[in-house]
Amino acid sequence: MIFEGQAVKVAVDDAGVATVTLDLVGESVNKFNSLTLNELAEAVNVLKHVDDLQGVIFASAKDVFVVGADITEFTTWFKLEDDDLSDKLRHAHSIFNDISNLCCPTVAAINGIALGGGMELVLACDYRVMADSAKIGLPETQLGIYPGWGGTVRLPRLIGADNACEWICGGAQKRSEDAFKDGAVDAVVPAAKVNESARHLIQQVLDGKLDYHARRDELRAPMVFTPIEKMMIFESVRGVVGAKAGKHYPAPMAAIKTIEKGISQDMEKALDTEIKGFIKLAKGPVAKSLVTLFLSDQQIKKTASKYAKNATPVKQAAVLGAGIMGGGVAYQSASKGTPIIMKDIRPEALELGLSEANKLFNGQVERGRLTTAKAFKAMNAIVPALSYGEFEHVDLVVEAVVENVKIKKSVLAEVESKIADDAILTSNTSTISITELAKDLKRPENFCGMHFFNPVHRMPLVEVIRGEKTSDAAIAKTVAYAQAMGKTPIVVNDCPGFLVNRVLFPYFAGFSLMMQEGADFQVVDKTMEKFGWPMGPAYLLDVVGIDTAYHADQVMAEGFPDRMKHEGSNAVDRLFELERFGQKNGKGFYSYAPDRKGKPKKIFNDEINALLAPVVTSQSELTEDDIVARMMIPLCIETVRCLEENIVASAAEADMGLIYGIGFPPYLGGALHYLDQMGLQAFCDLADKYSHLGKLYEPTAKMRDMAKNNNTYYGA
Ligand SMILES: NC(=O)c1ccc[n+]([C@@H]2O[C@H](COP(=O)([O-])OP(=O)(O)OC[C@H]3O[C@@H](n4cnc5c(N)ncnc54)[C@H](O)[C@@H]3O)[C@@H](O)[C@H]2O)c1
Repeated sequence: MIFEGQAVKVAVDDAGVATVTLDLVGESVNKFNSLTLNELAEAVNVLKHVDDLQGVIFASAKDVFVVGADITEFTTWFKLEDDDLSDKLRHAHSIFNDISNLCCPTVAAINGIALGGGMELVLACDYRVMADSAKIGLPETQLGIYPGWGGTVRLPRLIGADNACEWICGGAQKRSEDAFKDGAVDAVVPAAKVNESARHLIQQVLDGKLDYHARRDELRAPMVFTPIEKMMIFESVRGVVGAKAGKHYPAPMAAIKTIEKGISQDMEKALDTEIKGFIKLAKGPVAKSLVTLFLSDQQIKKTASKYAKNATPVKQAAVLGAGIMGGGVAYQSASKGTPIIMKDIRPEALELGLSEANKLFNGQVERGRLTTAKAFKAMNAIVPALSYGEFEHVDLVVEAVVENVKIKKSVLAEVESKIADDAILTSNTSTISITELAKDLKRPENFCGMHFFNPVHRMPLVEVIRGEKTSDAAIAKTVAYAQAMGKTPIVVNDCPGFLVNRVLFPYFAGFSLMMQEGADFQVVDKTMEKFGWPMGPAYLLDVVGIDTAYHADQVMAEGFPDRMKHEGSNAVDRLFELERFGQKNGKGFYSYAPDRKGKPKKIFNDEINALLAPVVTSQSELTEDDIVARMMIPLCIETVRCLEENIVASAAEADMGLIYGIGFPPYLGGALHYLDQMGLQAFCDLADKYSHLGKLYEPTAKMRDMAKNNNTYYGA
């Protein structure tokens, strides 16, 4: 051993071939934290002074190669002054440059995942051997930045500018066959053969069969394009990427600009270009939001695992109701391997639930994600039922019948008498208090909320709601089941609407108030979509269901009369009265007709304005800024209330709940992160401009205190 650190070790064999092994102590994966980077620098320095070195292999002792830079260190990095951040990046560049300048051939033996900084190390080597099971890529744009350790310079030189733009802007993890096809790796072998194959490549160089000098020269030189070629490549890439990324996510377009400039520069200048663009992104608000979200996601997953630690897994589940939600729960459970009984009182509902699940399984087969045999097995794991026959063997039940307190209470009491004493009973209610629903149960300790989002197979969030009498064991089992279904559970305390709907309904209330002032809902939708929401509020209400929203609104008004009760009839009440229930019956704010694929397509129909006319009580001129403020202020204040009242335990959980549950724009990082970035004082000043609209627009006393003291929800 010629170097032995805590993350990097170097040994040289009798033939003079060194192996640099990455093996970060105390961690299950290798990542480029400061320790690893510094040790790699030392190791390379040692290698520079080895006499008669014949070749160097970069390998990993773990299942992964390197998962990337240590994102927990990003926040500190991004806070550095520009010059200091530039020095840090230059330091990393100097290490990778040293590797690519070593006096002998170098090979990366990619046994497992190599992403971000790990991929940039791979790119600094002369050759790359990849395990057939491994994946490689540069996912930095997903965090609002782009590769900063030479990736934007080396990748285009290796695989061509157009491919590199696709790899970097898309941020995908590439499978070995795609990586080989694009020329990113020289060989693909089984994982167990990666090191041996890397050694073989070095032997080929030593035998004069491969010329690594020629390869280095080629990859260092500026790339040669005619202006027309360059224009054709970059104009088309810009068109595709720009349309996909949208104006709120600047990193992909910045990456294209850097690549375009860098390919015509020599290596040193191109690396400088990369640094300049990187600093601009790293210092911007979007990188801050997206990095915070990444860290929050890790935090909530860890928290969930703690909750579920002592739970025995759910082996057999059941769902009551085969409607939109019940059918979705059954599909998701079966597709992730937990068999489930789906009970309804109407045979036609069961048929519909099964056929919807079947459609989803077929889609998976068509996309090559599932074999026909596996889809068939999963489909058979959904057992339709009209009676409680097998319920005594069930570990957990999800109740997903209509949103009506009386019906829910009676169904819950009935099913409780059919299941084992230790079975867990949960409700997928959207708004009704769990403590209230538990009132007539014999074992309220075994009952909690398990709130899925629509469509269940797509939306990552499950709110697990703790009622007054819910036991830790019930929470543990429900969290474990949500995880087994591939979902991200967040445990919240009980109140009407819990976290997500409690925050969503004030947002809808903001919309209804504007409708009363004569706003055009199409303009409001377009404005909010431009602001970053996946759909505007009118369209969202149609998707949720006007009837569902109407009933939920009543529960919310009863729970929080001081701010959620409204006088007179609003737009949702009016549509409910007209039985325009939204997408489900083809008419709501918009009308719906099936498109070529049979999915409901939204159509604007003039008649709606006349139908909504009775709810308009005044006429206001609303600018885009007014619309955004009037929608966002009530949502943000209600999120703060949920945190202040301990409905949700942390800012990270609140923000992730909104992002995973209702598609809050990720570039803003969630409601509380948005408040931090705007500054609480600026937010309170803005809210005060709209104080005439009522209590939903009134910041809490604690918010004002925090604003005075310059406090934030995420700390410094
Ligand atoms: N639709 C959404 O977007 C959404 C999102 C989250 C939560 N939820 C909640 O999920 C629940 C179900 O909503 P949905 O949209 O699936 O409703 P839905 O009307 O599509 O389905 C309800 C189903 O329950 C069945 N049912 C009624 N009484 C029953 C009983 N005693 N036993 C078994 N089945 C019975 C009905 O036949 C129907 O098939 C509600 O509490 C709702 O608030 C809905």
